[in-house]
Amino acid sequence: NNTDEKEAISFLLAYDREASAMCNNVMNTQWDFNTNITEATKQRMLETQLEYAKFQKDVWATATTFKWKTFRDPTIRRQFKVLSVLGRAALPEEKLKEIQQLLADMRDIYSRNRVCPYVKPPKNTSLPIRPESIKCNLALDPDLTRIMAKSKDTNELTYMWQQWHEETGRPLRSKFIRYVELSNEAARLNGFKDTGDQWRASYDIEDFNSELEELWMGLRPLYQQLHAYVRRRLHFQYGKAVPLDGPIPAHLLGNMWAQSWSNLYEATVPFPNKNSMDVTLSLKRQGYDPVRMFQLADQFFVSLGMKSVPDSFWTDSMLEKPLDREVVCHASAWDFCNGRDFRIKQCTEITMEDLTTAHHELGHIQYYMQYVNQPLAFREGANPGFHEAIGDVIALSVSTPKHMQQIGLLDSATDDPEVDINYLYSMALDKIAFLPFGFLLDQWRWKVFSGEIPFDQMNKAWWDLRLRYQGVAPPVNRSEHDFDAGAKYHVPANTPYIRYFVSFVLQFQLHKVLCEASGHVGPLHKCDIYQSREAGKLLAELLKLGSSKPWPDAIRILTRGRTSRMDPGAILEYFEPLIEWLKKQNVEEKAGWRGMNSGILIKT
Ligand SMILES: O=C(CCC(O)(O)[C@H](Cc1ccccc1)NC(=O)c1ccccc1)N[C@@H](Cc1ccccc1)C(=O)O
Ligand SMILES: [Zn+2]
Repeated sequence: NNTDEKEAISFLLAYDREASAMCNNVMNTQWDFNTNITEATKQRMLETQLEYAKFQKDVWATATTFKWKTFRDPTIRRQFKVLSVLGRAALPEEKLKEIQQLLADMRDIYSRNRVCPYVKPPKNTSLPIRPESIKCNLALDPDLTRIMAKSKDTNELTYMWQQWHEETGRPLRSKFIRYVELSNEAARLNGFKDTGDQWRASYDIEDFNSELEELWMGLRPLYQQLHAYVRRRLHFQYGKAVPLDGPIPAHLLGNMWAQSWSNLYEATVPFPNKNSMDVTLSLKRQGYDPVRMFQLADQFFVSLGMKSVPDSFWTDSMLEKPLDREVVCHASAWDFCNGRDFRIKQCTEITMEDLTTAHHELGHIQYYMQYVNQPLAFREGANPGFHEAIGDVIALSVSTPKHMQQIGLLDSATDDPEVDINYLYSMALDKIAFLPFGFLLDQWRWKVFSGEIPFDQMNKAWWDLRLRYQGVAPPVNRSEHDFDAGAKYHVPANTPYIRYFVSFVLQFQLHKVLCEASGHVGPLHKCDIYQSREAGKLLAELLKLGSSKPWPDAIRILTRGRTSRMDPGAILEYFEPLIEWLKKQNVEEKAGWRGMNSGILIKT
């Protein structure tokens, strides 16, 4: 066991060079598969992933010969700590091949799934006939997304919801089960109890679960107020389909997973006679195309004195859904590990929702560009929630009526308390509605990894959690033949999800700190840090760290020592005026729903 720290440093430098080259190779073949799904691009990707795994195994074998825990330099120790976790490459070759094939196949099934359009049954019959001429080629992106957002026909909404959940979830169920077994085997080979244990380790918090539960309990009252108000409005619209003391049917919330309710804005806005917040119309009227939407986001970072994307970003990204091939439409931001190639893949529609996503994705790119000089081992977010928060923080400034008016997407931003409530309400339909979903998805997945949820009770457990935390219920009966969690991208994509719950708390903390740095005075929800070099300097300082410091240190730097933990105070402060208003509206409501505290999970 090598105690030579100088030799260890040259080992790390050699690793950085070689790993960057290998990583670039893998990213290119993964990009080719994600932007052109064929058997050939799938095989090519699997080959390079296998090569990379072999390389990682060699590196791991050498790295673990060093007595790195005794090294003096904390940065060297921290790099070795990262290299000492091998991940999936710890599996024997046959099982490694199997799990990588499963992941590629699940991504393929999810992305290429197509469903049939809803056909209204003719007047006097009940069975919807299926004319042969109808082509069943509706895709989640953009077709089903648009229908779930716009349709007012509850039969069509039920049909599309059921089609997507069954055509996607069912074929994935058996593959997901086998992936869980193999993933847990790899986790145990890395010294973890199971995959959930390995994923939670990224947050380096002793009892992460109880910290999350505490955060949720602090935010649940906000969600209950919004849920009660929206439920009342939907009850007006749909009648007894929406009971006033129960869960809301999941297909009526404007989104396939009921995770964001912003498409309900027009139908439920508190003061409808005030000017609309929905800038989708302006985007279309002003001839915005995807490139211009991303330029808007890039310009915001430049206005802060931060980095602009390289020219290659505009030539090599995929900012629209191509017509001639199958792609993975779910948005993502890519770092090609060579310090200059950064891309986004997004099937961008001209909507406010996709403008927000564009900012979210560019936040990832800005992080990549800021920590470019860190060693490869530290080119991550301070924790995964940080990486998800950056773009959303910028979007908090961009979406203010004042900023929207400044860039010509809103005609006026009058200083009127009712406009204020409308604005806060539109933000709550995204940010507060999301909280329980962001919280529950990995509560479910960690329990599947640990075996607390047996494979033959996955769907019941999913809907217990959806009822308990989100207060939503499926529009039609479910069984264990269904695999409804699999109908959400991140489950077949093996992408952790608690990072978004963490991000939704963190982004308001960041927003508050940057607003103070920009000299903002007044309510937090009116802050726009546009063109503030002070805010930009502070944010860049955070991003340059990558994951080189424990994330509580990053928060301490950001808040100039005020705190080092996730703190829901900022999101509560931001929405305070709305919550007061909602409480008055809900005074006769029974906030909450049957099953809110029950739905106790199956104890095996
Ligand atoms: O999934 C996303 C956006 C995609 C992404 O940017 O988070 C993307 C997801 C992904 C795709 C492929 C492989 C892994 C993860 N993440 C990244 O592109 C990414 C992740 C980590 C570091 C850098 C980039 N948002 C979540 C949650 C969310 C976030 C913000 C607003 C609304 C909703 C969702 O849609 O349910
Ligand atoms: Zn993201």
